[in-house]
Amino acid sequence: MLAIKIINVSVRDVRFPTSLEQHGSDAMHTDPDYSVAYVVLETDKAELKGYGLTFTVGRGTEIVVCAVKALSTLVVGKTLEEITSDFRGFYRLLSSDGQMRWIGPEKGVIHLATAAVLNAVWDLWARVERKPLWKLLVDMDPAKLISCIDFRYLTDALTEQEALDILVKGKKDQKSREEQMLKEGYPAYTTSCAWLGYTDQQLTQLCNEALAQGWTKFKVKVGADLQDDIRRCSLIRKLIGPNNTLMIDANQRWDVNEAITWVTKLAEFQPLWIEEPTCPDDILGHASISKALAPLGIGVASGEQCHNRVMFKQFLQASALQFVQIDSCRVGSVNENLATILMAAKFNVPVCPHAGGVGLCELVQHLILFDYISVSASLSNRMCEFVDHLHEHFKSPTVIRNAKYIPPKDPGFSCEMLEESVKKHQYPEGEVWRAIEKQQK
Ligand SMILES: C[C@H](O)[C@@H](O)CC(=O)C(=O)O
Ligand SMILES: [Mg+2]
Repeated sequence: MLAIKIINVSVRDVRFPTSLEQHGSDAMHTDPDYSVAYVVLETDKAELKGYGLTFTVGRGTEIVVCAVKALSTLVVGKTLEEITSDFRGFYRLLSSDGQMRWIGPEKGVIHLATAAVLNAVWDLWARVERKPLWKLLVDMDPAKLISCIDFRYLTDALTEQEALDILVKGKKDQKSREEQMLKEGYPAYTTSCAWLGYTDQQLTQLCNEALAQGWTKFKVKVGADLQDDIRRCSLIRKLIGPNNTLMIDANQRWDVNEAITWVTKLAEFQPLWIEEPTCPDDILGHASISKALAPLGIGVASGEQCHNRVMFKQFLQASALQFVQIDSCRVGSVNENLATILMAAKFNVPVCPHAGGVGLCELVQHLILFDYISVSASLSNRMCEFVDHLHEHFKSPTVIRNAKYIPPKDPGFSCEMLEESVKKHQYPEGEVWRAIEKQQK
């Protein structure tokens, strides 16, 4: 079955007009239209396809689509066997192409495109093995998993042998953790109640609904106006009570000292973490913020815009974050996220993935299940983000029960979209966008 050949890569620009209702708004992205570059790998077995995507926002999507087209020449003609027998080599082929790497390397648009393509390859592999991706990873021999990771630039922090040792150790009691996940699910928190553009009335209503559904951990957007933040954090803390968990997210709005002063003023609301307090590239800045906020019991979380494994390495080496927020589409897919998960395990820092957007929850649930079952074996200070938007457009949408992700059962990486949804939301020709254009005229 692995002999199947990829004969075509199609990519489409699919956008959802979420900005109309301020869903997803934060201190830096005030009008996000949640979007994806949606990739389908066609194979020489007509019934077998690989589906992948990367999350983007609005107008940026067409640039990512262009980058996927550029990468597709490296993929067409390859068999799944060729790719998976040397996945590290294939990762390098995509990320280190002699001409295209100049516009990265391993960062920005080209890396988002790499994520979309590799996500589709992993989806195809899991479908061929007739397993959901998390199960493919959990069942995989540790040495094979290691062979998928590019350790270049990492070995001063994590060697292949150390990574292998972590995975071998993770095999102990793996079966019982898998059974626990299938029965109980993986703990989640919600960001859906408190986007920055929501009114206090909306926030109150959504928060009460979430509490009634069993949610106990909530994230609120901050960073644009201190008095607004104090009012909103006070409101949400009153609604959820002293024992539930609150996190705050500034989406890179502040300078380093400003972040420390601002968050100190919000400390009375007892946030567990401040997320993306400053520029996502400023590792030493995050370290200063972490040091200053530690006495207040507030950690720093980051990762949704962390370019690659090398930056995660430095964040960990510099004790610059206390929560690692892997993202299934920002970096080079499962291959690179495996490296980050293993580094986080070595540095003993919890992984709490970024999700939301379009499809990010569907994808990242597989990675966090793998982290718990095969690597960290711990739920302490760990949870996965959940955002309740746009799941209806997926063939195998996330299942949440009692504020927990229930492990997906369908084969693949859960990123196949409904063709009807793709057609309707394709930009600019889909009927949803044509109707908006007509209204605006
Ligand atoms: C623009 C996105 O909605 C962003 O605000 C998401 C985010 O920061 C998060 O979910 O965390
Ligand atoms: Mg965030």
